[in-house]
Amino acid sequence: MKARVSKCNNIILIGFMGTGKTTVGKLLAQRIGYRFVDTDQVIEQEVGLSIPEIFLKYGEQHFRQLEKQAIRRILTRSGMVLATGGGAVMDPANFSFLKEKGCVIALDASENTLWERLKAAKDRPMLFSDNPREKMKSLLEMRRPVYYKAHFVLPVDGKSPQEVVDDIIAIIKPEGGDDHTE
Ligand SMILES: Nc1ncnc2c1ncn2[C@@H]1O[C@H](COP(=O)(O)OP(=O)(O)O)[C@@H](O)[C@H]1O
Ligand SMILES: O=C(O)C1=C[C@@H](OP(=O)(O)O)[C@@H](O)[C@H](O)C1
Ligand SMILES: [Mg+2]
Repeated sequence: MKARVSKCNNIILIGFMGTGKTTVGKLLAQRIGYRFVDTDQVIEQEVGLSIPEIFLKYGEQHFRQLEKQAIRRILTRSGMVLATGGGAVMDPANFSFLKEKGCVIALDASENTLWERLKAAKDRPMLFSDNPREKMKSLLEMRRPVYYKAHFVLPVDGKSPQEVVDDIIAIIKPEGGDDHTE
């Protein structure tokens, strides 16, 4: 019988923009042989527009509806690493659905780390503002307590993406360490 990769049917990454959900999720999926899915990429393919274009053309509320539908459609299977968008779990129904469907891991980074990663980004419409740094700070203050309701919270400051993957594997592997990724 094949060794179980993990006690988690699905591994679901949540956290603020720039914490590395997309980057780490891809690497993690490769390492453990799970399928990688990113809610933003699914939405972009479905609509045929980039995330900033969707915000511009249809507005945030419409994006949130697409995100909610995408999450429910994606999580009908297991064996998946799912990277969510940073706003997905602000909807409590989304958050409880995700917690039912897999192990929810919040990547957690300091404001300074996030700003270093996001200050040059042109693809985060939630930060389009005269003062993106302030916008980031206030969103982060509002959202962080929600992220902390994940099954696990993983600090990522000062860690490479591969180190974050190692930490996640340590969190999710089955009791007794029966993990065929090593
Ligand atoms: N552990 C890390 N160390 C350094 N840079 C990182 C790390 N994780 C992600 N990044 C960089 O930060 C930016 C945002 O990463 P991304 O994976 O898109 O985050 P998210 O999906 O959470 O918004 C990208 O430029 C990515 O290369
Ligand atoms: O935090 C948010 O509200 C958003 C985060 C983005 O995803 P990342 O967290 O992967 O950047 C993307 O879903 C959209 O721009 C909205
Ligand atoms: Mg992402």
